Amino acid sequence: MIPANAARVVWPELIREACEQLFASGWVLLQAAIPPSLLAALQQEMQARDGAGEFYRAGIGRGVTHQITRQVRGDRIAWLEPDWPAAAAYLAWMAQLQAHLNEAGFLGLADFEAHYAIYDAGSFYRAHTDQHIEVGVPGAGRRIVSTVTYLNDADWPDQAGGELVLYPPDQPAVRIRPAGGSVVIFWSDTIVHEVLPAQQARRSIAGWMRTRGNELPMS
Ligand SMILES: O=C(O)CCC(=O)C(=O)O
Ligand SMILES: [Fe+2]
Repeated sequence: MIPANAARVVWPELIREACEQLFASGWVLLQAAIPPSLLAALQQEMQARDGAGEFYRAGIGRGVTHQITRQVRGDRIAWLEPDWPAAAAYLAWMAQLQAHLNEAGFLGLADFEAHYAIYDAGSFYRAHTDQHIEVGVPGAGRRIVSTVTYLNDADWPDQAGGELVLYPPDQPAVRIRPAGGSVVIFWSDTIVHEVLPAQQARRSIAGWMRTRGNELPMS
């Protein structure tokens, strides 16, 4: 885990450390990593977009009924658009991480897709991995690296639930409080994870770095 004073470390340095930990453990938590001004802009943009009615119930795949989806995940989402100012700043910020991952690990990451997510009180996301192969969608790419940035207050209380639990193979489970400004990065294919029921509104940006085609990265 990279400690809470991380915000004082410049992002490129933080990225280097984060990549090392990701390659070693399959996951990394960066506490208080988002610059406060960017965090505030993202929080405001999310609130405005939600106020404008642009969030909708997340799905889990084609042909799955609404009722089944609700038993798996309860968040409401809005995909980041490059012409939303705070979203654009966030995408630029994450592009630096993606570039470094490509340099350090030859991952061939070509795209980054991300959505704002709101888990209203009582919502959760059952255990899953993030890599699904989109059958019959040529060149759809694969999710390789998952990222989650929390947009809550910095002090998320224990009794508020809503922890992200990671189940890395051959390691004990990891419980992560969704404290505002923290960023979690993990492999999309191997790390099973879940969001425990939140007792209060829980806000985040979930994002995925993808290869362009259906090819797997060199190993
Ligand atoms: O919000 C989180 O902590 C994780 C969300 C997640 O697993 C997903 O959107 O796929
Ligand atoms: Fe996930």
